Amino acid sequence: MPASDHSRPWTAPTAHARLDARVQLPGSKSLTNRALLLAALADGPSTLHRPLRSRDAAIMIAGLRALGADIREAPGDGQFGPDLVIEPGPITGGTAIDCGLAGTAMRFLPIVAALGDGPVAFDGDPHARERPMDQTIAALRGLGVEVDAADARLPFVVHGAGAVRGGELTIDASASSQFVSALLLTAARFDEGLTLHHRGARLPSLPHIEMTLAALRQRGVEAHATGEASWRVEPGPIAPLDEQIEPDLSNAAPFLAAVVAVGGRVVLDGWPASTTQVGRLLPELLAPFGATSSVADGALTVEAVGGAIPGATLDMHAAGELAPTIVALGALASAPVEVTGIGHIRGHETDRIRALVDDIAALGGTAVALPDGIRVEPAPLAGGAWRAFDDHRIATAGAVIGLRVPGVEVDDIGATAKTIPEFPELWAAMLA
Ligand SMILES: O=C(O)C1=C[C@@H](OP(=O)(O)O)[C@@H](O)[C@H](O)C1
Ligand SMILES: C=C(OP(=O)(O)O)C(=O)O
Repeated sequence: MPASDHSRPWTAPTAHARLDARVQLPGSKSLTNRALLLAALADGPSTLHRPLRSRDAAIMIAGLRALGADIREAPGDGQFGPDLVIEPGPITGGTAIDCGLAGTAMRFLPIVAALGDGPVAFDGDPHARERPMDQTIAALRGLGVEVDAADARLPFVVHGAGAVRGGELTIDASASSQFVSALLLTAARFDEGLTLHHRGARLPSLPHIEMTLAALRQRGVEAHATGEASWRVEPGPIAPLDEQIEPDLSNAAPFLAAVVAVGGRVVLDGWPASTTQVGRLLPELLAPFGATSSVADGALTVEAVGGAIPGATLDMHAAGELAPTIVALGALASAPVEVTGIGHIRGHETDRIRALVDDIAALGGTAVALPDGIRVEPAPLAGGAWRAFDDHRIATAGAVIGLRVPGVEVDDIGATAKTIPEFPELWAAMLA
């Protein structure tokens, strides 16, 4: 799946009535891409039910196929497309992988490639070449794997030698939890497993690391935290697993934020009784803005009265991928909204802090970049251009603001193809 074309500006629909909608969302990116990778490393075939079908998932599938896995479609329950059956094969080199803009692919797949028996060339979209990759390259070298890299970013070539010994390694995951998850995901296939330590200024997105550990344990791998920033994965087989992928709770963020923006209620089907997804924090993140949430019969209901949106100060270091949505609410709020703990989102699909500051300014608002976050001041907004910068979450942040501000023109709603290609249709259905 190519990057979206940039030829389709999208006028964000304005809400004319309080919401009363039921929403079903496609599968989780983070769960789908972990399940695909672990299935490709397992010792038997796995089936994924309701996997995400999006650009990031397609990139992971293509990458794993290039490394030797057989991945094919099988009839599913029809709601969000076919199931996927993954037959692992020996990891092969002598190939090239296009990571697009998928952080999971560019951080996870090079570690898998190290198990292979030849060179694997990695590259991605132009902006992918700006995303932090230094810890992937340093970790591989620290594990004795040769990497050809002009600097500490894409593109680079991993020269697998057929096996990785593993042992003990220290990295600095301040820029992304994905550096940790990547190593843990493949470590059961290292001869000695891996004891991994993080030493650095901060550790973002800890829930995603916990998701990684849980995904490993579900497949019979001994994997656990040994301290606040240390983990151990024992060497051993990875069991195949038939797994139903949960809906993407991070992509629930704009739909639930819409309730705060407009008032009314949204019922989100498929809310898991327990989950490792960081989107489980949405009820508490939206509460300061006046949203109340309840769970019944496997669905989350979020309700709000609408009207003035209060200000809030939130530390979102654990949930940086939800920050653009919260900042969008901040742009609509009647008092300042400050989100901190998210300096690392400057290295996401785009520099998200800069993108939000610039986009909010283009609508007449005021947002200020902080060293590790962003502060939005109350201001009347007017319609105008909202640039997506190839970033699904910046695109959907524009949609949230457009609910209350007529004439917000998202330049590239196709950016949502990264994790939720159905976004424009699902958004329209919520408002219908
Ligand atoms: O492991 C994962 O699936 C992810 C980890 C997080 O990355 P960062 O720690 O780089 O924020 C998150 O933001 C990203 O969307 C998905
Ligand atoms: C940061 C994100 O993606 P990626 O997996 O590309 O890092 C995201 O989805 O918000």
